[in-house]
Amino acid sequence: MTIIQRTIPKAIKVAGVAGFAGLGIYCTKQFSTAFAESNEPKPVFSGLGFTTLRLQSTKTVNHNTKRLVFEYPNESARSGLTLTSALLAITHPEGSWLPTIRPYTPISDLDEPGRIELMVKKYPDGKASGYLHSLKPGDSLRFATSLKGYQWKQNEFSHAYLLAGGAGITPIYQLIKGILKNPQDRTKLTLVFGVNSEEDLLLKEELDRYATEFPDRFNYIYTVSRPKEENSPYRTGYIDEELLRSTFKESTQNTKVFICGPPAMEDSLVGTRRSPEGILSRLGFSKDQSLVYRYASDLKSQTTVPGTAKMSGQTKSLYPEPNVLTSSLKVGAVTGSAGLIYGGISGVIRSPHPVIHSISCGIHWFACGASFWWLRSNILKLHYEDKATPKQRAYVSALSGGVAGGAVTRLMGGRLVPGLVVFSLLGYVGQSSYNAIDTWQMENANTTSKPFLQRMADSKWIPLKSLSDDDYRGILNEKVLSIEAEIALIDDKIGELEKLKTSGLESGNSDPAAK
Ligand SMILES: Cc1cc2nc3c(=O)[nH]c(=O)nc-3n(C[C@H](O)[C@H](O)[C@H](O)COP(=O)(O)OP(=O)(O)OC[C@H]3O[C@@H](n4cnc5c(N)ncnc54)[C@H](O)[C@@H]3O)c2cc1C
Repeated sequence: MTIIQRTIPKAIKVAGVAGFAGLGIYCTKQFSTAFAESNEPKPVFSGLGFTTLRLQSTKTVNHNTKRLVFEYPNESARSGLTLTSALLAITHPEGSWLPTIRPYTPISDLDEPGRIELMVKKYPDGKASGYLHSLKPGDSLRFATSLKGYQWKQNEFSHAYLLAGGAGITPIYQLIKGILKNPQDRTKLTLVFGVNSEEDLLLKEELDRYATEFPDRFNYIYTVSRPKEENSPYRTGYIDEELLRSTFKESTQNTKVFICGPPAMEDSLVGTRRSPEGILSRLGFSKDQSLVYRYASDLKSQTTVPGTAKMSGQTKSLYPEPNVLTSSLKVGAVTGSAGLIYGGISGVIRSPHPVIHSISCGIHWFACGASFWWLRSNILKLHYEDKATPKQRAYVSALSGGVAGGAVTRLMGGRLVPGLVVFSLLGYVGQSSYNAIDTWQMENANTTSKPFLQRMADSKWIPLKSLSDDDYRGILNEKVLSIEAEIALIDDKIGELEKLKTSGLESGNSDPAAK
């Protein structure tokens, strides 16, 4: 037993060391074959593995943002990153046992030799951002592999609209820089940049310069929600529907919208699962025409973030309306299948011909379901223009249920009045229950919206913890890092032992001589 206990951790360590050694050899081999023939140094972030870079300089941009320039070991080396990419920085926040890994988007030219620049906004209590802000020139930072974002192809679109909020400007700026520096790329760019106050207009100098240098290809609008200056030269307000309507002057054909900002801004622009109609859909953009850089993907529950677009009122959807006939047939299919099952079971119990009973029941329920839905949808659409209140919906469901159920029951040889009463009651109760659940869900939308299984797993009575993919990835990364740390410790110990051995040998050698 004790042997097993001792050998297992050792085996894991050996496997870890062997794994890393293998990984190291693999990476080295990859790099050396690729660059053996050319004189160019290997790209800094190509392949797998970690890269440690020295911080060359820092620059405070405003009250919460810093620019950090890291130098490559070889001054003519390039990043090897493609448009668009981010880097995973491994930070060691104070008081934290485990490293924290967060992505950051380079803002320097991705092909620039010798250096790479990040711009980091510090969040209150932010682990990684706080650590990065505490770094001094000369300190080093380790990066895990790079993360590929949307891979830009030149001239894929005639116009790209770029909507950035606060620190979400970094991936958008990387795009602007990469597109404009390519003489073969003719894509026009319009940036809408929303911030809290004038001092949050990050990279303003660079953006102004691009607008002067490329007047036909790049223009921008800055919008400041809480200007500090009395006569602020910028538009005041959020990125809202009115602003975007006046910005999107051209047709939406062959255009793409790139978005990066806090969650509330993203939600208002592209909608949410609960309320799928966002500003962009109302302005005629289809879902696949917009791309969101999930900059703050870990902030699912955050609903309001300062300096972002506000949720604006709902207007008519520009998405194709669901076809009433198709949806009625779908409802009919569901109720018909339920009827088949119910008819089958009750037929076995009550009828000498269970199959016929089941089919008859299936047809009856299909006809009831489909005609109920068709009637209900048309009344809601034509009479109430899809703006019925929950109460009106319940009345319409009762009416449609009664008419459809009564008529179908009569047609199938049953009695009209019981069919009418039963199905109108079913329609009313069904719709009222739906309304009640919907209201409850909306009330809880901004509080806890964890799925039932997750709540079970989070319960103090269950000895399990639910993990998202990100949590799991984080744990694996942390494990890899702790193995790496152990390897470093073992390396140190080996070094010490070797030193001891050499000094022992030397003293052993010198002793006889001394004698
Ligand atoms: C692909 C990608 C690229 C990114 N590039 C950059 C970049 O170039 N520059 C940059 O500064 N950041 C960038 N980020 C965000 C960055 O990775 C971190 O999420 C951010 O620095 C906060 O990490 P933290 O450990 O300091 O905060 P945490 O310790 O995780 O959180 C601390 C507090 O800050 C809040 N918070 C964290 N992130 C945000 C946010 N984005 N908006 C509002 N509140 C927040 C949290 O809710 C929490 O209350 C990028 C994110 C992604 C996914």
